[in-house]
Amino acid sequence: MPETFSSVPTVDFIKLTSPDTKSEELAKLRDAIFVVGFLYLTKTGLENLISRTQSSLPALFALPAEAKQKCNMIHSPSFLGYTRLGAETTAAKTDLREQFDFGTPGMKPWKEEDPFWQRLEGPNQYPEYPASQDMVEGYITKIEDLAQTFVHLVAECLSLPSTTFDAFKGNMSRLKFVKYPPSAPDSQGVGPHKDSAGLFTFLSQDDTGGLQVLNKNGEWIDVPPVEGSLVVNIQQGFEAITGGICAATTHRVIAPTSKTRYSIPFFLGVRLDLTLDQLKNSASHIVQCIPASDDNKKRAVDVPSEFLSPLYSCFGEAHLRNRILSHPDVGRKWYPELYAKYSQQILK
Ligand SMILES: O=C(O)CCC(=O)C(=O)O
Ligand SMILES: [Fe+2]
Repeated sequence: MPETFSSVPTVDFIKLTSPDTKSEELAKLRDAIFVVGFLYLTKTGLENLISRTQSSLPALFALPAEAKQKCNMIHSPSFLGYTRLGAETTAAKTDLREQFDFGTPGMKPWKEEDPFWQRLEGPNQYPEYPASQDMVEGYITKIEDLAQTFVHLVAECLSLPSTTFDAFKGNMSRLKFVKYPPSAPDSQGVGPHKDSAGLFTFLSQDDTGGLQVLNKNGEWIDVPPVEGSLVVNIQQGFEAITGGICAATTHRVIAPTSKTRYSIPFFLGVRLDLTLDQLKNSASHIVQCIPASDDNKKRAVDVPSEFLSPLYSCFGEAHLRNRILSHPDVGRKWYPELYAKYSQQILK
């Protein structure tokens, strides 16, 4: 039986950054990265920001339907904006959630001569809710900072120079506000998936529960709420950079039954232009430095990684494929040919 896990470990950010405790905490981080691919990050210093943001979500989602419609994702070839309940698909099933997607502001406008996948980086659509732009931009600035420091610490825990992964960072990260309304027992909040926007995810969940992660024996392990923590997981970009050694972890949310659940995932972006071939060269020194793991982290039951598939020309195309199939209405409107092509393909 491969080495696996039955609970998600906790790593203390203050200990990771304090000279007296750093090496012990880096060892914990290393285990969390190699064995689990999921961890609680506590004492991040963002607790007040997170709780302030969480507390404004009920009113934001209570906006009238017309206000949400105005910033609907259907208007955005960058897949940014509002998604109504029932418009999103994961693992070929409808997800029971509503959400607002945002990106790092200030992306340069897409032009005809740019690669087609570059269009993923674009302008936000802000809802007409007081100071929503300030709230989103403030949150992104602070959490990008934390994420950057975290990536440096991950490099250190793998015995690599702290800036090893800097060259892989993308222009645009993504932030979502998500609402899961009460639903019938065992409904799909979001189906089994590996995050595909970048390197690592930093998720704030409220006190409802329902998040689960798949271990290597194919068992779903609960990730119960821990107040003030961020749940951090490996995305497909980091998996690809580490030659699959640090695997993206499959997770899902079981919809709540008696109360609404809110969450705020932040997806640290990866460079979209990287091809698998370039990656083989640029990442080979990284892969050599990382001790090989027991079984390449293949789970007994799993979903495939677009980023490791030779079907896609680069990370940008792999991510675009994921967006098009997750938001088929937006995909059909802006990328009809790609929608037709990707929906035929079977990913292994
Ligand atoms: O809402 C959550 O807790 C997780 C959401 C998630 O996994 C995602 O949107 O990628
Ligand atoms: Fe996810």
